[in-house]
Amino acid sequence: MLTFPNAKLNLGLYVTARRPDGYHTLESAFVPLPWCDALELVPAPANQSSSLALTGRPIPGDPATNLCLRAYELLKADFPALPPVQLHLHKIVPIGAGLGGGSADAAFALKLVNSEFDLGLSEDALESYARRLGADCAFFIRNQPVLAVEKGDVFEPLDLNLKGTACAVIYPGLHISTAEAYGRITPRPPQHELRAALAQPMATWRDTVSNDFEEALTPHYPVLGEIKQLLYAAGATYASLSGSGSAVYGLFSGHETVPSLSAKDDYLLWTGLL
Ligand SMILES: C[C@@](CO)(OP(=O)(O)O)[C@H](O)COP(=O)(O)OP(=O)(O)OC[C@H]1O[C@@H](n2ccc(N)nc2=O)[C@H](O)[C@@H]1O
Ligand SMILES: Nc1ncnc2c1ncn2[C@@H]1O[C@H](COP(=O)(O)OP(=O)(O)O)[C@@H](O)[C@H]1O
Repeated sequence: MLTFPNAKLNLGLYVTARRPDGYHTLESAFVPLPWCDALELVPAPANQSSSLALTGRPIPGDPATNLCLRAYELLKADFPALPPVQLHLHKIVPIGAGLGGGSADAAFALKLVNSEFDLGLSEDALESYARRLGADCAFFIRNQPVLAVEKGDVFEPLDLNLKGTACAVIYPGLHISTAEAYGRITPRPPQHELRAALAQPMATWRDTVSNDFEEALTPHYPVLGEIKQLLYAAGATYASLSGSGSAVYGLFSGHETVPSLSAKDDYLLWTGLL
């Protein structure tokens, strides 16, 4: 069975408090971004152990700790009769980009195992497993626009339809670890009421929808500000850092395609429709 784990974008992100467990409370809109990896699962012979083949973009860290295998092992602990599996991940979405690529792989691995072996787990149950693998992992179970609160793992419905909006995402090749990014933040109340701001026309978002990581990280990584300016100069209606970076995206309201961009050759560029 083959699936295509997609990335996500954050529309606005406010880090509002530090929690006793060391995590942070946040408020952010998550929307699916159709920039995808490919993840395949094939049952393995019973006498073999589970394995993960990796191709495409290199992933830092020991493959044994890859989130795809950790997702399988989490389910195996509760369903000991699960046969071993051969997983193959072809990595395309950049890592440490604020696009949630690793979390998506983990969530899609949970969904794959559930479907392939008819475990009968509901979406609520899959979300509970996903929360144990990463804060934003549960988003990718239902994979619909939501307002994320608490650790970014509790979701409220959000009436936001960006389907068909032209979008450009630029990744400058800078791996910013999520933990480092949170370490640079001083929590504070939201600058605007996010749900109300997103209900207004996209042209107003430039003044009302912001990402706290952008303010905290841009002084250390000026390239983030340069890319945002490049997107606005190309006609973006709204541009922002996604998550904890370093990918910066632009949304082009009313455009059927993204205008040509003069991004540097060594930047990674994705363009398409949401
Ligand atoms: C910042 C966000 C915004 O959508 O996305 P990314 O930029 O990573 O895509 C998320 O909060 C990232 O969630 P996720 O990447 O799943 O985080 P985890 O793996 O659970 O945690 C990595 C580290 O980030 C910090 N962390 C994460 C989530 C949170 N609400 N508070 C935190 O302080 C902790 O230091 C934690 O050890
Ligand atoms: N399948 C995976 N894809 C990407 N990263 C993974 C994966 N499994 C584990 N990781 C680890 O998760 C870290 C960040 O993952 P990712 O979700 O891509 O970050 P971000 O959301 O900040 O872009 C990486 O440093 C990597 O070591």
